[in-house]
Amino acid sequence: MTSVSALEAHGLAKRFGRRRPPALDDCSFRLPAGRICAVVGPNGAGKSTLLALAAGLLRPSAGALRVLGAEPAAVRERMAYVAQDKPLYGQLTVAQTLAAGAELNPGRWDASAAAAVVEAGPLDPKARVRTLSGGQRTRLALALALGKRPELLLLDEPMADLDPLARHQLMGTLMADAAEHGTTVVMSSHILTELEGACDYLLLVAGGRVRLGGGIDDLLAAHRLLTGPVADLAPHTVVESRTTGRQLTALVRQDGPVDAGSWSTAEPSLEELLLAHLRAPEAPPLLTPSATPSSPEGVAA
Ligand SMILES: Nc1ncnc2c1ncn2[C@@H]1O[C@H](COP(=O)(O)OP(=O)(O)OP(=O)(O)O)[C@@H](O)[C@H]1O
Repeated sequence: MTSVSALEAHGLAKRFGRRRPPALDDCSFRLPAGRICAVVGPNGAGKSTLLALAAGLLRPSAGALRVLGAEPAAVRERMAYVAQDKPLYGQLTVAQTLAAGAELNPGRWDASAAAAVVEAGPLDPKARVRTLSGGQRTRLALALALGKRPELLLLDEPMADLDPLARHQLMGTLMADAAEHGTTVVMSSHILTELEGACDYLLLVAGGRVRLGGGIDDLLAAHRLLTGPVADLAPHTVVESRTTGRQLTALVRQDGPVDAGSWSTAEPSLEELLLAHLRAPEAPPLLTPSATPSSPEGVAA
């Protein structure tokens, strides 16, 4: 495996108190640099915890998470993190907030990238942050993040409070910017349509574990939707199966040929893949080769 890792986790765990179940438990995965990665999973799955660990705002309870080949705290300047609550200074104006971004990131600040996000709102440069709506604050937080010209952009449910048009426009800006600069983006979201088309990599987190990890095309290609008569599905790995009368519909990881005479097979859509895994959290996990971390001793940058 030669490509550089943006994230590499080995046995990563995070507990918030001894009596509570771990928010993350024994997570091992890899995210190659330059990918646009969706982090999906049910409420309370551990997505925000994972992003905060990557941002260096939390420390692991066990295991390790390398970010851009280093400890998260050592690479803070090279990444930007937009948290769910978008902390900003309410008494500053939009223009003062951007000026502060420039001052805090000497030598890195990309004023035109930040200005493009703000102007597309448009946000009034003289408006105080405390007077902005939730969606306008999101826009300003994203402008600060892009202005930092990060190698890694961590976004925790970035689009949740944006109207559909603003969401579409900002996603377009983000993706174009990431493609131009080769930025790795890690974005948690519950809005599957927001991810489809924008993301090329996926981490599905459920119950504090990584259930699926890999390039979206590779993950889709590793699964088949089978429809046919009720039958034993061995040797395929069954993620989820449902019977209606004598008809069986199943999402499987194909192992060997499928009897094309009695079964119709199709590649699942991203939504079908995700929904089946969310409905069947006990399905065996799958990491594609690119999402499989190297041995802890051989962690490359
Ligand atoms: N600061 C904290 N103190 C105590 N427990 C926490 C804290 N932060 C998160 N947790 C717990 O860790 C678990 C994972 O939470 P997390 O916020 O990472 O989930 P999530 O996948 O981001 O959820 P959502 O989709 O609802 O945003 C939850 O059970 C949550 O209650």
